Amino acid sequence: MNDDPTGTPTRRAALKLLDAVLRRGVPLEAAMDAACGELDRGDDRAFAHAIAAETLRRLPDLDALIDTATERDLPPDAKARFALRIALVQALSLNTPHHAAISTVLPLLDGGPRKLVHGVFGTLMKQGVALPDPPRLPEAVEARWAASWSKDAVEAARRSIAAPPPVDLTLKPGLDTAEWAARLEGVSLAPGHVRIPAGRRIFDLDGYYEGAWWVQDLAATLPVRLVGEGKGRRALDLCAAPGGKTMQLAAAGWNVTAVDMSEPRIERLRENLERTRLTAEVVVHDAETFAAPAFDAVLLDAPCSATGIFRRHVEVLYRATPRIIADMAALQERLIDHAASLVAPGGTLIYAVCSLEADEGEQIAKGFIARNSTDWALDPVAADELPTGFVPDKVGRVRVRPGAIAEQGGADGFFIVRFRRLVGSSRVG
Ligand SMILES: C[S@@+](CC[C@H](N)C(=O)[O-])C[C@H]1O[C@@H](n2cnc3c(N)ncnc32)[C@H](O)[C@@H]1O
Repeated sequence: MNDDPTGTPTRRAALKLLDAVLRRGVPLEAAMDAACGELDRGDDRAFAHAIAAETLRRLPDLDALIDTATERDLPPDAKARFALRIALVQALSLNTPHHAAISTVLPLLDGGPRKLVHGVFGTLMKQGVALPDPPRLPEAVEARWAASWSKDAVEAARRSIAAPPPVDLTLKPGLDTAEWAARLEGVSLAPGHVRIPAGRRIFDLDGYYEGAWWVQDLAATLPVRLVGEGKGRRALDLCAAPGGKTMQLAAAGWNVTAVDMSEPRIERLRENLERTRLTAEVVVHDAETFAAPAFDAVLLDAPCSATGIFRRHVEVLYRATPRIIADMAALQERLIDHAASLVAPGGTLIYAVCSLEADEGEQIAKGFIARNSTDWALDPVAADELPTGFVPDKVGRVRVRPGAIAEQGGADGFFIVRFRRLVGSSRVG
């Protein structure tokens, strides 16, 4: 290891990160500690992360280039393909000089693969290849989204990963939106919202330590915008951590119970409440079995494939296999039925997912009403309940697709539906 040329340990860490994400389905951030154990310096770790993240963003385009220059098919999980992706992404997207891009990667390989990688890289560099703009998404995702949404949505999704997305902040209530937009040098697209350009250091921004705002994509604020003012009534935030929606509910005057089964994520929720000086009862529990007296409103922000956040975490597009989507949909179906059993007659149930898969959104909503039509009704969302640029679908559900508010910097993919429990309904669960 000590004989490694300078820069090779960083590339080895990048390779480990890609292996964890693509072969083992581990989220990129979660893979960092294990993959970067050899790296002492923060900037080396940051560079390993940057190489891996950029490789993931460019994977279909990098693989297409590799395939044009190899005579025999290189399996997707071959180490030589991983090494080539890392060398190419540096040369073509990260401005690493060509000789450094390849010389730091070759020590990761032995024998035949080393020759192959050297040869393919040299051929492509001689050809003066470039990566296309905008990047392509994985073929299976493009096919699925074209079928569910449209070819235009796929094109918009490609464009939305061409550059890092802006960052949205939700302001604590009582703060003047225009004043804070100016203080943070951002723009506001809705009351209580400020959008700032990508790349600013969050902890350094005005108001962070005072808890004046929290980071939350504008699309992620929509579910709570549709619950209305709490006026001291009781709301349950089911699957609540790290607490973006819990804070919104508390800020809107709800008496909130926040439930999540993940201890580390609940810890972040507690820290967020402390920083913003907002309050909620916090419970670590499995949402499938959580029991309490019925609530006026229940928000289920269900665990999902998370394909809606692909602009920031492009690896979700590789992790969200059809199997994962089907498993998530089965869990969501159980969770929505249990969440419904915790709503008082006349009360509201909001179901939300940051997924761009109809099986986790529209199909869950349809199935819920089909199973519960005597006790529950869809409560259609009106256009004027949503910030400018977002529109309900024709039955009053909210589907935020790629391309929504594109001119203003876009939004995460989301699905939100609101149901009302009929007064006089007696069925529980
Ligand atoms: C989409 S995230 C929630 C985001 C959160 N609502 C917010 O706005 O910050 C889904 C959450 O569901 C939690 N979760 C997954 N399965 C669960 C279960 N069976 N019971 C409780 N929480 C669960 C995860 O720990 C994760 O925090």
